[in-house]
Amino acid sequence: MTTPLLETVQQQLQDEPLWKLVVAACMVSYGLQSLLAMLMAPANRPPFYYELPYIPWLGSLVQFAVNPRELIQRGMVAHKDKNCFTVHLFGTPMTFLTGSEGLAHFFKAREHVFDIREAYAMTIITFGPGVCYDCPQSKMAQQFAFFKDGLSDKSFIKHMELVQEETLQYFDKHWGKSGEADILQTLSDLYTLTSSRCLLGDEIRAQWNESGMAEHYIALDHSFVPILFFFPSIPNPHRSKCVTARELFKEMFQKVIDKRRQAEANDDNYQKPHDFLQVLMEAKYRDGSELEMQEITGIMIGVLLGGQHTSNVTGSWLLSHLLREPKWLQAVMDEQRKLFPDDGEHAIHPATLTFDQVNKEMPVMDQVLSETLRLHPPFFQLSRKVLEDSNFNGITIPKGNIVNISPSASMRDPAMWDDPHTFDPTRFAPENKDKIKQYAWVPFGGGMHQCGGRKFAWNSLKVSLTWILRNYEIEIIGKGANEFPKEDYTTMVVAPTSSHTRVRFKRREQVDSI
Ligand code: HEM
Repeated sequence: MTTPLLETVQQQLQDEPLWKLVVAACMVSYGLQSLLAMLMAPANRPPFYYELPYIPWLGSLVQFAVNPRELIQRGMVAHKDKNCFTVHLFGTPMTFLTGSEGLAHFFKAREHVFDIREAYAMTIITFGPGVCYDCPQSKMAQQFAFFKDGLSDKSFIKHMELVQEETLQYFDKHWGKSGEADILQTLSDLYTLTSSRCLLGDEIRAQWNESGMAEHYIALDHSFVPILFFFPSIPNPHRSKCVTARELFKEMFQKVIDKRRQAEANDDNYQKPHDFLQVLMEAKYRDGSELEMQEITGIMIGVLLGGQHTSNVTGSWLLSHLLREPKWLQAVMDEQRKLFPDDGEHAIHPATLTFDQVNKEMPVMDQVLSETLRLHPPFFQLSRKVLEDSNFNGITIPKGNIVNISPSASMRDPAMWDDPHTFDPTRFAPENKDKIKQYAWVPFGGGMHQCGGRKFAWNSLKVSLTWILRNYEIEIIGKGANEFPKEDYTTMVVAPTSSHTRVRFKRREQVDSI
C-alpha cells in the first residue's frame, strides 16, 4: 500500500535524471557519515559546532557566506569553556581557537605543527612559483626578513614625503575644489599609487599607467578569489592572465634594475633610492645567493597587493566612523591644529608632516586607528594547516585540520573587551593600555608571521588620512548617510559595503575652518 506522499516522492524520483540522484545520494551518505564521525569522535577532539541548515559536505557554508564573523562568534559562545571548536566547510574541518589562550596557542605554534604555507597555497597563482608561501620554510622566512630591511625607519622618512606628495597630487587631480566621490574607490586608487611609489620606486611609478602595469595589476588583484582557499588547484581563468601580468612586471623590474646597476657603476655621485626594489636587488639569502628575477617580481606583487587593500579598507572604515562621530572628528582636528599652527597664511595645505610628528605627536589618531582596526580588521580569519596532532587544554587538534583564529570575532569577544561592539578609542589611551589582555588586539596577527608591513601601513594611513581631513570638509551622502556600512565578505579583505561609502566634499580655504 502506498500513501499519497510516498507516491509523490516516487514520481519525483522517476522524473529526475540519474546523475542528479547519484550526486544527491553521495552527498547525503557523505554528510551522514561525516556527521556520525563527528558526533562519535573521541572526547578529546575539538567539539563540533553546527547550525541548521547543515548541508552535507558544504557544512556550515550558508552561515559562513552570510557573515563568517557572526558564525564564529556563535561558536565561541557555545564552546567558551573550551576556547576551541570545529566547523565544517566544503568537507574540510576548520578548527577555531579562541580566547587569549587559544590565540596564544595559535601564534606560538611551531611551523612544523601549524604550517602557514599549505593554508595559503592559493597565493602561488598570483605571486608565482618559488615565492613566499610556495617556498621551503627557511627560504620563506628569509624572504619575509627582507621586509625588515625594506621598511626600516630610514626608509620611512623618505616614504612619508612620498606619501604626502602623492596624496596632494592625487586630490588636486581627482577631487579638486568640490564634488562627490566614493571613499573606497578613492583610497584604493590612492594607495596603489603611494605603494607603487614607495615600494616599487620612482621609475615604475612614472610608467605605471603607460606601461600597462596598472591594467595587469587589476588581473593580479582579481585572481584572489575566496573559493581558492579551499581548492587552490581548481581550473581558474585568472591563472593565465597572472602569468602574462607577471611576465610584464618582471620585464619592467629587470629594465629598472639594469639601469640602476649601470648608474651605480658609472656615476660616483649616484644616490641609491630608498625603495623596496633596491632592497631586493641587493638582498642575499644566507647561502650568499641573490634573488632570482621571478622571486623579486612575486615579492613585489605580494607587497603591493598586501598593502593596498588592507590600507584601503582600514582608511575607509576609519573615515566611516570619524565622519559619524563629531566628538572624535573634533579631537583629531584639534590634534592637527596643534601640529599646523595657523601662521596666518596657508598652514593646512603644505604636505610637511615629519617622521617625528607622525610617530610621536598624533596620539589621538593612534587611538582612533587602533579602535578602527579592532572593530574592522581586514582579515577576518588567519589559517594554518595542522601537520602534527596538537594538544590544547586537553583537546587534540588532529593532523589534517585547518586551524584558524578570527581577529574579527576575537576582537569583539566580551571576555576580552567591555562593550565590544562600541567604537571607543579611549580603550587605547595611555591610562587604559595596560588593561588590554595578551593577544586581545591582533589586526596584524602575531608570532613569527606578524605583519611585516604594519609600520608602513600605520604611518601611511596617518599621513594620508589626516591630509584629507585637513584639506577637505567631507559629509557622507546616499545610503550611508542614514546607516553605518555593513561588512562586505565577498572579497579577501573585509570592506565596508560600497553602497555606504559615498561622500560630498569641499576644499577648505583656511586653517580656521578645520
Ligand atoms: C592595515 C594594514 C594591514 C593589516 C591589517 C595587515 C594585516 C596582516 C596580517 C593579519 C598578517 C598575518 C597573516 C597570518 O598570520 O596569517 C599580515 C602579514 C603580512 N603583511 Fe600585512 N597588513 C597590513 C598592511 C601591510 C602592508 C602595507 C604590507 C607591506 C608593505 C604588509 C605586508 C605583510 C607581509 C609581508 C606579511 C607576511 C608576514 C609573514 O608571514 O612573516 N602588510 N598582515
